[in-house]
Amino acid sequence: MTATPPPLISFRHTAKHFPGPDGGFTALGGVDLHIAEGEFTVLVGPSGCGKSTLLGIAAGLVEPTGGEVRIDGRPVHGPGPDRGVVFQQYALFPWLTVRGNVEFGLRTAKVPRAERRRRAQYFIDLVGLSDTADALPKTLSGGMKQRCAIARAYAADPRILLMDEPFGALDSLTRSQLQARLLEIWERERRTVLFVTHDVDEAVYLATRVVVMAARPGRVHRAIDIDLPSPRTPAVRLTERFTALRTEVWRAVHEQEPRTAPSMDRKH
Ligand SMILES: Nc1ncnc2c1ncn2[C@@H]1O[C@H](COP(=O)(O)OP(=O)(O)OP(=O)(O)O)[C@@H](O)[C@H]1O
Repeated sequence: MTATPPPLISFRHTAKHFPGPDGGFTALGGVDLHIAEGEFTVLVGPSGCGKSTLLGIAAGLVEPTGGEVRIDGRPVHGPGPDRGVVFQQYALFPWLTVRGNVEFGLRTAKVPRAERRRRAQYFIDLVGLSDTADALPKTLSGGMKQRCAIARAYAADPRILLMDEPFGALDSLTRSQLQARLLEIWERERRTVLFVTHDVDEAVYLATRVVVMAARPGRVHRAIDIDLPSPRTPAVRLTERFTALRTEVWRAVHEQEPRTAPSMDRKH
């Protein structure tokens, strides 16, 4: 009998209360979530349910006020090279070229020049930016900037990629192209990914497991395994299984809405 490997990321009763007038606001009421190495976990849920806060806690950018998160058994108390982060508006260094941006983490980690070049080039090629490796960010489209941000995160060789709506600001065609590219990279590299999105279709297409969160306070509502074939191609979206899973996730997101919800966008 083989023993189940311990989870790489473990949220245990993870809570976050933001102090403020009128008692403040409890963004996360106690999240229990365990993520195995190599999984692609996508968090979805109504606006304000704490997806970004949970990701920020895993990144070590937000300190929980209750419970904890452990990476490989060790409690997280700050950012670390084991975790790469990609945000919706990723601030590339404007004075560095694509190559300079992708090499940045390797330079900080004092990786020797030849190895740095080789690793950066590998990920620049993988995200399809070979022709613009010497361009500055201001000359790139939004999709190209995000590809650069993804290459930069991967090149630093983290065990975990934390992505907060990385394609949220892109048009739908660019978005679906980048989803396919990200899946290809994930299939090759098998890094553990924790990804936040509002988009149910994107969640089902990318994930090995979709975690649906509920709000007020933020918590895990349901976890749904995505048993689509691997490797996935964009055509999987046309299958009955994809449609069934998308319906299941959509229902899980919407069944928890209060009937009198004033607006999906309201934060408090
Ligand atoms: N620094 C802060 N101070 C006070 N409240 C905060 C702070 N950061 C987040 N919140 C509140 O915590 C709740 C969760 O926010 P969070 O951004 O994690 O939600 P989300 O699910 O990612 O939302 P969205 O889908 O709209 O991006 C929200 O109600 C938000 O207003």
